[in-house]
Amino acid sequence: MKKITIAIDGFSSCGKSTMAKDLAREVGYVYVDTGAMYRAVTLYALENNMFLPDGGIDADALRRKMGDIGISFRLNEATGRPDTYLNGERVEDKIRSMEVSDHVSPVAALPFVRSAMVALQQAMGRDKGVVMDGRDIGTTVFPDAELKIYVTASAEVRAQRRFDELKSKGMDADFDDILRNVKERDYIDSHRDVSPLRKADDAIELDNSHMTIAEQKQWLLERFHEACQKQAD
Ligand SMILES: Nc1ncnc2c1ncn2[C@@H]1O[C@H](COP(=O)(O)OP(=O)(O)O)[C@@H](O)[C@H]1O
Ligand SMILES: Nc1ccn([C@@H]2O[C@H](COP(=O)(O)OP(=O)(O)O)[C@@H](O)[C@H]2O)c(=O)n1
Repeated sequence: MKKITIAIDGFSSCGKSTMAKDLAREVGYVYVDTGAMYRAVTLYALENNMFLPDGGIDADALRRKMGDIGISFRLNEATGRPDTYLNGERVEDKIRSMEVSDHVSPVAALPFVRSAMVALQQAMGRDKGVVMDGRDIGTTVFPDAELKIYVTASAEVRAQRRFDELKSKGMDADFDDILRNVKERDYIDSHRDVSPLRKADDAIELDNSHMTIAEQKQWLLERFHEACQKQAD
C-alpha cells in the first residue's frame, strides 16, 4: 500500500502527540513531534542566556547561533518512542519543563526559527509514511498531506491533562499556572505573523474533550484507513 502523510495540528496539550504516536506505532510510520523541536531551540536559548531581563528574546543572538543548534530524534528502545536530542544530549524531560513552556511561543514566532525547523521537518517527511504533529503541519509544512486532523478540547480539560502528566512524572505542577500558560500559548500561536495556528480548509476537526485515549486512537485509525483507501481509488 502507498504511504501517505498525516498532519495533526491543534491547540496545546489536547492529545495530538498521544494520538500521533499511537497511530505511527500501529501502522509502522515515523512519528515527528515538531513541538519538541521548537522546545529544543528554546532550551538552547535559555541555557545560553538569550532571554533579556524583561523576558523577551535576544533574537539577533539566537539568529547568529542557529547553525550551532543540532536537533535530532533517536528511538528509545525502552519506550519504543523517539526521544529528542539537542547537540547530542537527550533533552526529552528538560524540554517539557514549565520554564521551556513559558518561553517557547515567542521563540516559535521568529521567522528564522520557523524556516529552519520547517526545512528539517520537510526533509524528515520527504519519503511520506510520516505522522507529524504541531501547529502548521497541514497549512505550511505539508499542505498536500493526504490526511489532516485539527484537534481541539476546552482549555480547562487540556490544562488538567497536562497537570496530570507532569504530576505523574514527579515534576512540579500548578493547575492555575498551567491553565494560564496553555491560554497564553494558544493566543500567541494563533496570532503570530508567520504560519499562525489555524485549521487547514481540508482538515477534519476533532474535539476530544469527552473522548478517552482509546476512543481517539480508534477514531484516528478509521480516518487513516479511509485516507489510504481514497489514495488507492
Ligand atoms: N483523550 C484523552 N483523555 C485524557 N487524557 C488524554 C487524552 N489524550 C491525551 N491525553 C493526555 O493528555 C496529555 C497531553 O497530551 P499530548 O498528547 O502531549 O498533547 P499535545 O501533543 O496536544 O500537547 C498527556 O498526558 C496525554 O496522556
Ligand atoms: N509546528 C509547530 C509546533 C509547535 N510550535 C510551537 O511550539 C510550542 C510547543 O509545542 P508542543 O506541541 O510541544 O506543545 P504542547 O501542545 O505539547 O504543549 C507551541 O506552543 C508553539 O509555540 C509551533 O509553533 N509550530
